[in-house]
Amino acid sequence: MRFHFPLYSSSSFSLFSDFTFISSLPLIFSSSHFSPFISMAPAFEPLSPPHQEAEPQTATPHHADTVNNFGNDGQVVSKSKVTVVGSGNWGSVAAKLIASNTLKLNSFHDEVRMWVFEETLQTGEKLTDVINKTNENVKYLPGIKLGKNVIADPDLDNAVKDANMLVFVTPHQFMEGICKRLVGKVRGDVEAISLIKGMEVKMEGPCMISNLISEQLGINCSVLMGANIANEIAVEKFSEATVGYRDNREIAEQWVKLFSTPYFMVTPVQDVEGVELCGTLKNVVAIAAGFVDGLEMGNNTKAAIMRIGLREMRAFSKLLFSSVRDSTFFESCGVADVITTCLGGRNRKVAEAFARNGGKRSFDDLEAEMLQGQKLQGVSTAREVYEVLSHRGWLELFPLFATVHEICVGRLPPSAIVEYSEKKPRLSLLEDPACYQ
Ligand SMILES: NC(=O)C1=CN([C@@H]2O[C@H](COP(=O)(O)OP(=O)(O)OC[C@H]3O[C@@H](n4cnc5c(N)ncnc54)[C@H](O)[C@@H]3O)[C@@H](O)[C@H]2O)C=CC1
Ligand SMILES: O=C(CO)COP(=O)(O)O
Repeated sequence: MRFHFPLYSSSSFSLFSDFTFISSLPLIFSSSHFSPFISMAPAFEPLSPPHQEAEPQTATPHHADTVNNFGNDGQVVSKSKVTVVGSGNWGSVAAKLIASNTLKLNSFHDEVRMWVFEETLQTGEKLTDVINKTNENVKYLPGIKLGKNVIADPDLDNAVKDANMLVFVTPHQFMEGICKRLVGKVRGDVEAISLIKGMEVKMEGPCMISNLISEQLGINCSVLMGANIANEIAVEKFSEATVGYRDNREIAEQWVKLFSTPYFMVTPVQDVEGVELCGTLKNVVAIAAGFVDGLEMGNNTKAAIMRIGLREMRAFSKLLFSSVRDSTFFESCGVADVITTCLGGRNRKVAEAFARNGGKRSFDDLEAEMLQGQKLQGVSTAREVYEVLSHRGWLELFPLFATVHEICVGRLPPSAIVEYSEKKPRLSLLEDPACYQ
């Protein structure tokens, strides 16, 4: 068999072992377009494992506006109020994780608001009403109790208005619209975190979702990514995650504390872009892995795709943001997420079906049939990455990413993922950095 990735085959030349030439490439995309954040961090406590913190509180949800309570010594304790914006498969699990901790930790208000993009179920009932009645997201996470302190709210403005900690977790394509609706609606002292794996491509270049949130709302936004298949975490199987933070370690520790449980181990890393790009780009690799499964290529081929994909992820991330650290790719958000998504994710599953159908059924069709309202991120991310690559003249540097998109849109057959294309990659482009100047 002939492989489609001669750039990487056997040659002693390594595109990614030495980034000096890459960092010399002209970048049109700013590596730092972060607006200084204007918010004050909530009151912090020293980081301690959540399950060791004293005094579990009552499970009764609060509805009062106040965020102050009295601590053991009679002092007023400022409590953080958390709202989860999103209620899909991962959004619901995130709300469950958080709600289990807000009940135990004195520094958080018990209640967790969860904004629900309202829909009417086949029974005629509103999803929000059913969640609040049964404590289950019957559509996106059936069979799992979220915790009685999770309150579903279909009103976005109302859901965010009292929160000083906002957790964004919707499919990435909806975030621009959500941010527009939230301008002027969030508290001045709010901190945000994005669990969203994806990016937008604008005229000025690519924009990570955390950056979209920061810029549109004028707030600081960290990220949480990792090898986190939601259905597994929902039943409390052990996994790890990575919080990416910008420069305030205390804020990162507050997020670690909010999410950590004995079965969900969270590590902070000072590399927002690296962490977020890992989470975003691995979805493109997972589509490639699904093609390989659909073609019944076997484990060696899939492992090759994962390795090549990880190298393209690292190279692409470093081209966009010179601050991205190599070590980030060894965190849960990097190699571990590539592995889990290529083995058990939705992107992989639908891409497998696409290849089995010889590319004759569209991703949209397959997604609607197989995911029942849940959303793929990899196909649109492949398109967004492709736009960046073609705009910058980098297509030949990233044959895996480029091929995935061309297969998704039907320009190449699924088998192209492992075959030579007609067009030979121009190795000279890689070997002579001067080509880029
Ligand atoms: N599900 C998983 O295992 C994991 C997902 N993620 C990431 O988390 C993010 C959210 O994923 P999920 O929670 O799984 O979502 P999902 O894939 O379950 O998507 C369904 C959600 O989208 C909402 N929705 C549909 N149309 C909408 C619209 N027009 N506006 C706003 N919302 C709309 C639905 O109401 C529902 O809440 C994605 O970026 C995903 O990559 C990250 C880790 C694991
Ligand atoms: O991000 C995920 C696991 O970390 C989930 O990936 P999928 O969207 O492909 O299911």
